[in-house]
Amino acid sequence: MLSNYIDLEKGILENYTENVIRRASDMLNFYQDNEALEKMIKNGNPTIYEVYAVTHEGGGELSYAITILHPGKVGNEYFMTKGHYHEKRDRGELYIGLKGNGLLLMQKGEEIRWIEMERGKIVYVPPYFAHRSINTGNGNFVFLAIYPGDAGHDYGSIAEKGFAKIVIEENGNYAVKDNPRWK
Ligand SMILES: O=P(O)(O)OC[C@H]1O[C@H](O)[C@H](O)[C@@H](O)[C@@H]1O
Ligand SMILES: [Fe+2]
Repeated sequence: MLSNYIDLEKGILENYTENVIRRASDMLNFYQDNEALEKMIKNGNPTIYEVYAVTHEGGGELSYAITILHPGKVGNEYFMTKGHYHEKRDRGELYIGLKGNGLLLMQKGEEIRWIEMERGKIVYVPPYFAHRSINTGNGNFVFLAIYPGDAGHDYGSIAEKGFAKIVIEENGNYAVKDNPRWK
């Protein structure tokens, strides 16, 4: 498919080839406060985020995805994506903010960075960096990501240890803190 449309107001991608809905129950152990997560699962198991992608899996090809990250918190930790490394570690990615406010957390070994995202902002995720998005706003945080078709998703080490930093709400603002479970 050579062309497509996205509804920029709602963040809805037409003609997607793959989609994933991640609910609270798909995020077990990703947040600090497991009790708060369990409670949330019992009280309706809300959607944390939705991904709509057009994929082209060959080397040299490009895939793209819209992520709609809903607003909310588990305990004091903002809703976030699982986060991943690329299976092929030397593949980068481009993120373009479409709606709402968030952070893009990137980590390579001990090196960790976070960049604020908003509509119109472009962020480059260089090769070798794991990446996770966090919704620090009150509405949906929507972004477009473009990545090599053969990049692949590696969730393993992030699912086990998380990132070195967590993003929590503190006095009405976001704060980036050391992850007590790191290492
Ligand atoms: O895959 P997650 O870490 O849950 O992140 C959600 C999604 O974010 C971006 O849209 C990436 O381009 C997708 O490849 C990824 O699936
Ligand atoms: Fe990625």
